Amino acid sequence: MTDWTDPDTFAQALEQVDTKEKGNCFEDFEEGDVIEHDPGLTLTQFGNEGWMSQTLNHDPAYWRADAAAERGFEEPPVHPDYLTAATLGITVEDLSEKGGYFLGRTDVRFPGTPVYTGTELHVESEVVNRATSSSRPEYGIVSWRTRGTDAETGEVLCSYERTNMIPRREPVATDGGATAAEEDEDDGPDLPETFVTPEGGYFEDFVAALEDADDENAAVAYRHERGRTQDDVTVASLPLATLNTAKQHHNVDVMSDSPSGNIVTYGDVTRSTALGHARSDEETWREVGFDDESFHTFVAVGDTVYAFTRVLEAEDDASSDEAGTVRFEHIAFNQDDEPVYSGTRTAEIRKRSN
Ligand SMILES: C/C(=C\C(=O)SCCNC(=O)CCNC(=O)[C@H](O)C(C)(C)COP(=O)(O)OP(=O)(O)OC[C@H]1O[C@@H](n2cnc3c(N)ncnc32)[C@H](O)[C@@H]1OP(=O)(O)O)C(=O)O
Repeated sequence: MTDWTDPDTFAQALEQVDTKEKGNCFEDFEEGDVIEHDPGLTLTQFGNEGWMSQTLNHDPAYWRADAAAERGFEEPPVHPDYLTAATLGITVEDLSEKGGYFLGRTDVRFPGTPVYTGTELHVESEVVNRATSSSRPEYGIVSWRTRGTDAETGEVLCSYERTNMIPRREPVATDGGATAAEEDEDDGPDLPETFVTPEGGYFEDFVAALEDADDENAAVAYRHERGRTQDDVTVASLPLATLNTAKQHHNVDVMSDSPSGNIVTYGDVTRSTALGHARSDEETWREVGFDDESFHTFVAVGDTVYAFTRVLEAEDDASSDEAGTVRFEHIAFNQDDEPVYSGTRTAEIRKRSN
């Protein structure tokens, strides 16, 4: 009788059987397709606190009832970064499990926030664009508009447009894209002479710093001291906790033969960690939205995520008299000072006077 566990027999069996594949290739997406993501996910206190603690998002309003009440929340709400990551995590099985990389995202908004734990998320995505990659023949580039709604009320809680590199079934001929040398043909960095750091983290501090910078060739820009070295929890556990099945985060065997050569941190973990560092130096009131997010290079176990902030503008037009609106550019960078993520963020920042 055949012993199927005999190593030679088993190796031959593995070679001859079909693999039941997971995920979709570039060719499977058509513009206008709407995909409803199953199974959905209930936003739990455990998931929320796990996410916030590991990404150093320690704003007390998301941890303590008294601090939540003081900020106008009924109870500590679900953190917008966890909500965003969970809304994306659920989609991976249908959209990107085949193995593409998360390149960027824009128009991230939270029309239904605050959201409280116990809310069941229902998520669906529409294919809004698919394009050939001119530099990587084995990939295409697909964008989807995704909406995460409260499964009970239908209210939209989080929405965004995201772009991934998605493997093709068949590579196509490309023009090879622009070479790095061609792209670098500029006149070098064009930075201001002076960098202004706000004195504190209140709205008035950002306004004052922008006024100071306005008088000279200056920018309001600074780095945050904290760093977070990536480990098994941030690279594999946090994405799995959002039902993100991307092999990039948990299958070292497959990823050894990929552009990154290793498992990499979920983009939402990198970005939330950098935002956590930035928020630790400000008095956040509410998150409004994020735009023009890009993931520039891989982050892997052992890499350390730091953050840099540039303050772009400040307006006294927030939803509450207690705060003003500030637009930031945040750049996450690694231990070699390479940018790994960048994006703009609009947030309401508490006023000192109240
Ligand atoms: C979720 C989830 C997965 C993840 O979270 S993966 C972790 C987060 N993402 C990353 O770590 C990726 C970091 N990026 C890179 O390492 C490089 O961008 C990459 C993927 C190696 C590609 O590098 P290349 O140097 O080959 O090329 P480019 O960066 O210039 O980009 C390739 C093409 O994509 C176009 N593109 C880039 N960013 C965007 C964007 N934000 N929106 C639209 N298109 C973008 C770029 O123009 C290039 O196009 P070509 O036609 O010139 O090829 C999950 O599974 O979902």
